[in-house]
Amino acid sequence: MTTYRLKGVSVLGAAPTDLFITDGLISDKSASAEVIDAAGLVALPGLVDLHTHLREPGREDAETVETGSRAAALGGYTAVCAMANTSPVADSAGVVEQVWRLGREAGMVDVQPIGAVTVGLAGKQLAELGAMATSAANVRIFSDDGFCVADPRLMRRALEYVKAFDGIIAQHAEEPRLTEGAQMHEGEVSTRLGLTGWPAVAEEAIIARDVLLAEHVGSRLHVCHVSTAGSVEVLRQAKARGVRVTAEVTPHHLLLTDELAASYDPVYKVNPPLRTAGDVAALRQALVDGVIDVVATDHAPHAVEDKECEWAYARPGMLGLETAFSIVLSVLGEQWELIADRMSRTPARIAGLDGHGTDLAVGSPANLTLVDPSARRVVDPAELASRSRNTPYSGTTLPGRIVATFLRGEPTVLDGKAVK
Ligand SMILES: NC(=O)N[C@@H](CC(=O)O)C(=O)O
Repeated sequence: MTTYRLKGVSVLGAAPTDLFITDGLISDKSASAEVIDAAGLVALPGLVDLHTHLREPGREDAETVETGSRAAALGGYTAVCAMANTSPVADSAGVVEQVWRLGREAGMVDVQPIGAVTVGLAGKQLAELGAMATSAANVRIFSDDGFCVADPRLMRRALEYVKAFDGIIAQHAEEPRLTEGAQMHEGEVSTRLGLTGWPAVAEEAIIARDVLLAEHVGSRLHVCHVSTAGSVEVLRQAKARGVRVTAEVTPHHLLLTDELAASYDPVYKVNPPLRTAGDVAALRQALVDGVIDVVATDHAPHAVEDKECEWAYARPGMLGLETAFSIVLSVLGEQWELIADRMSRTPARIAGLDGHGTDLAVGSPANLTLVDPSARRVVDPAELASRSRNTPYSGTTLPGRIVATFLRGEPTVLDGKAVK
């Protein structure tokens, strides 16, 4: 194993120092080392994404575990949690083990599979949660993401079931009866455009119900992609009462608004939909306050034919892994402790990913990323490592650049390029 010396690096914004990486661990000195000039660069614990769609098995034309892993490493990630809405659905030990194994073979980030809550994401019958938990993939988070576990009795049973091993149900909060035919956020813009709206209350009603269920059962709930100011208030109250609930926000919900739908460009179609400027402000504040615990990408690659079509027919979702850090940097500024907490430490803790989200102290596993906060880049979809191109930031100049990423002491990205 090569030993590295990160010369003049700033650890989480502290004064420049030299950091060594030896035998997969962070150390304070070494006899001989390959020197990486890290002057002006900031070291952060490797980013951890609780919400990535890798599309394999089933839609390898949109993304594979390998292409998604490369995109993740280039985005500064060392671990991603892979959502279960693949084809076949990751609702059995066999499929979660396949995804886990593909992640190991790709070897660029730790791929931690999420298991489905219900068989085929159909919302009728609990999946084999126990078999997935005891499989080689060691599943701890379960989600029907893409669909809501709408049946309250099933949601209660799922929360009860995972309590035995301190598992988590990650809910896609969307009351389906309130969003039938929905195309975008319900509000002024949807009225003007004549598009069927997805009302904020469809999210807020499910979160309100689920925090009560989680409180009743004493189990862990995680709320995916929170998108409204009202949801933030429900979560704030639940947390104040001590409910075991955590929540995520996506980079796009921290930046973009429903006004973009007026372009009818399906790249802005996403679920939950882009909301209002007031919602964006509330989400930013909640992320700073800690009412929202983490930033998760909801990286949702889609093939060209599923995106470059009429708005109504386009699939919802946008890429996230390769731009998330820049978006968060533009939203939070150089608040390194906060960024490390919301993008690495807390997601690693929620997912139980040992060795990730460390404080980069001597002896910690060397899972880290080096970022250049002063760099600027223009997003060119053709240059992305993802197999898909559906980024909403095409042609946009974004701050910050991922210069290097290390997974257990081995570089996955050097000089801004994937090592393999
Ligand atoms: N977030 C999205 O807009 N899309 C997700 C699933 C979903 O939540 O609809 C996808 O899998 O594409």
